[in-house]
Amino acid sequence: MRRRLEDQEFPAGSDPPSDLCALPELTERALLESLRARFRQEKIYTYIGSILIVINPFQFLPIYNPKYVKLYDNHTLGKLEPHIYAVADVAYHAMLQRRKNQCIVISGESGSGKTQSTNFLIHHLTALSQKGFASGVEQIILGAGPVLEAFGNAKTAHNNNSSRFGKFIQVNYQESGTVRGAYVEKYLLEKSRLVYQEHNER
Ligand SMILES: Nc1ncnc2c1ncn2[C@@H]1O[C@H](COP(=O)(O)OP(=O)(O)OP(=O)(O)O)[C@@H](O)[C@H]1O
Repeated sequence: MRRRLEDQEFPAGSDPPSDLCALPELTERALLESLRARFRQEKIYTYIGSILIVINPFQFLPIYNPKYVKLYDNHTLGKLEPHIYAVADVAYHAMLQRRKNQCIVISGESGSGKTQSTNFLIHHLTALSQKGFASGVEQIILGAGPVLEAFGNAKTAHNNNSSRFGKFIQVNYQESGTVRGAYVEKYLLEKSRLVYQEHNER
């Protein structure tokens, strides 16, 4: 079996599955090989069932424009290439259909792209609700970010603009599905940074 997996390294040109549940073997090696092969093709998003894995590309990719907002509007998860917009879309439509609150948890190590992913999610959630593109509400919600960052972000060894606090963002909708506003709650601010930082931090 081990031999088979070693042979299975994805050569350039072959396509690993977009949902890792489709792998014949769910070993750490097979998972990492698949993610690496997809990343080489600039596919930073991969599903494991309904979980979305993101690998930070540290470069701009042209996959967040209005064309993509439209593409991922009201589709079934897994029908299209994995994308952060797909996750936002599923949550939005599940909320409308089931009339129940939806929750998306974003986690990862420092510098992995959590803040950036949050911004993409909010962008898509508000764009869906406006049935168009960027709206005033989106700008107001995203505009709160830099203000909070001015108080709670700092340079660390892993990230020049690292959030030193957690955020719980609640986006509120009217029954029609239009965004009404948002509420941001901060938690676990790293207060110790005020009096002590490592030599390459601030
Ligand atoms: N999808 C993406 N496309 C392009 N660049 C990205 C993407 N996600 C993250 N980045 C880059 O990685 C940097 C770090 O990302 P971000 O600040 O979102 O990480 P984080 O997980 O919130 O970090 P921390 O936990 O330290 O706050 C960003 O400033 C951006 O340059």
